[in-house]
Amino acid sequence: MLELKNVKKSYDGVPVLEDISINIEDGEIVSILGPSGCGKTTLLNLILGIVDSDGGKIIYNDEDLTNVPMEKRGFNIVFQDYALFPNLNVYQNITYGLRNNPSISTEEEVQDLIKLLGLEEHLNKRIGQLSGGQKQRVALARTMVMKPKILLLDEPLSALDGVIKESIKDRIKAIAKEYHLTTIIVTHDPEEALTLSDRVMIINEGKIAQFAKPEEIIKTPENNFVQKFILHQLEIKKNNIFTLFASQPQAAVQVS
Ligand SMILES: Nc1ncnc2c1ncn2[C@@H]1O[C@H](COP(=O)(O)OP(=O)(O)OP(=O)(O)O)[C@@H](O)[C@H]1O
Repeated sequence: MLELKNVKKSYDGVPVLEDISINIEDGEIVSILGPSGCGKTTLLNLILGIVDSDGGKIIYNDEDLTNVPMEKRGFNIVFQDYALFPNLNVYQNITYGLRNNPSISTEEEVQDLIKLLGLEEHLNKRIGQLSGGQKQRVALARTMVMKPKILLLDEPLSALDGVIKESIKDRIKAIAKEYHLTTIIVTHDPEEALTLSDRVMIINEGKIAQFAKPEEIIKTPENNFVQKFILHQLEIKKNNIFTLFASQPQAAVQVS
């Protein structure tokens, strides 16, 4: 279990995160959701260990990691821009981290991941020959071969279009389930957060506005912010789609 206890962070005296306390269970998918500038990436970076907190504790399986450097925490992140190596092919990118640590994953485990992520036919391609969704899957595979204790994803779907987005969502869920891997995802999109995660942490002005299961957030928003920022956006989307479908002849809707 990952525990954050009263975690705080300020930049130049301006508080960005105030008194964040949460527990995340092993194998859970949790999204950190909130408007631009609310502190989502800062929280992800605090967990990863590339940003130091100004107070509070970060504990993983009863071990206090607050002052443990990033490389010793055993967590791993997929950045928004994927950060792949353009001069290497897909297979070399996936196995890059194993060059100095070959015992972390066997070739069979690497092949299992390649299969799970549907990358078999792309292994000899250069990164420049891949679509955004394919790059995202390579970035996921490259991180997963290192067997992180926690997988952190920064806006993993924001650069992807509709159909690809749904397929990457399914693959993230499959990985979390298959490897019983705690997965923490930053997103600004309520639909993405609520359809992808076991629980969603909604942040507003550096504080947790609500941390609950998607169905609880929909049924019982805890405050005005959740109601307005999250549910209102979803309601508009839902109504737009209903209106669109209601104006189509039934047969045409079924065919599509
Ligand atoms: N290194 C830094 N130095 C000073 N201020 C920073 C630094 N990093 C972030 N901030 C500020 O902290 C606040 C939170 O930033 P953060 O990137 O965590 O927000 P976010 O919710 O991830 O935003 P977005 O969705 O736009 O990426 C912002 O006001 C930002 O300007």
